[in-house]
Amino acid sequence: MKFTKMHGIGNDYIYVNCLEETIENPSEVSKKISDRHFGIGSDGLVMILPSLTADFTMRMFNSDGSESEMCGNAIRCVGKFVYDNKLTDKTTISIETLAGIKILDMQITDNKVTLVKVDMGEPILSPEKIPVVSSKDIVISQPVQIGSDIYKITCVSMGNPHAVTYVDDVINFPLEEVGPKMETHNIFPRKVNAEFVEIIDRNTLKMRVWERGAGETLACGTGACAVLVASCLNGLCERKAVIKLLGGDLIIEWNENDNHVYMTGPATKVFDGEIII
Ligand SMILES: N[C@@H](CCC[C@H](N)C(=O)O)C(=O)O
Repeated sequence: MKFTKMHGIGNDYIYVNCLEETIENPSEVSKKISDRHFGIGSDGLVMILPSLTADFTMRMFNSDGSESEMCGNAIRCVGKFVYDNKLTDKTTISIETLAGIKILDMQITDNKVTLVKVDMGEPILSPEKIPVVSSKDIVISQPVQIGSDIYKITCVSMGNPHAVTYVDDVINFPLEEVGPKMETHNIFPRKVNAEFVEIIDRNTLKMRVWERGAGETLACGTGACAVLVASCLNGLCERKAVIKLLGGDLIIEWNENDNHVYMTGPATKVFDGEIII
């Protein structure tokens, strides 16, 4: 199987052109190739497929083999993959995902995509659609008990579920301990991606993420979008802000006019390879 390893600010996936390659069991393949000791090493697998309704389809699998509806860092890399490999000559393309069709605007330097702005669509706030168990119409600062501690979560779906919590010192926060307990808490019927955020100022937020199905990663694009929306809902930031993640920065805007969230960030190729699966 031919593949390309790419990353979006350190959130790395193995990308396969499934217009040419066939993957019989993507869940198993994702687990195998993601292994950082016995595989290629990645946060998961991304398949690029044809679409009847958009220019391409993206399917994304976490390193534990579970499929996610959407991946913000991966979709920017898919844009770079299809443009740089001349599968399209358009700089604005549509990509079908399990969370709907997303539109990408790609910035080109020396015939290669460097920066991608993605229309991530409208954030979903209703608890039953996220999904999260709650008696409220919107989950803002809802207390959740983990061990003897109470965490106040704000929940947003960007097609996939996120729970955002504010902390004083995100770098020293015990993510390895709290992250998996939040991910699998019984109020989340389909588990959750858990973001922990330190407010730097009204235009700058610093976050770490414990991803559903992958553990701590260096960045999460949908997570950064969820953090911006959650922070607006909590009155903590402006509608446009820089989100600082371990692997780099994303610019996220929640547009007042169309209610859509826009994510801008880089996409980077690491290397091409071939593996027997
Ligand atoms: N890293 C991603 C999100 C990947 C999927 C997530 N772990 C889930 O299961 O929903 C991003 O950049 O958005």
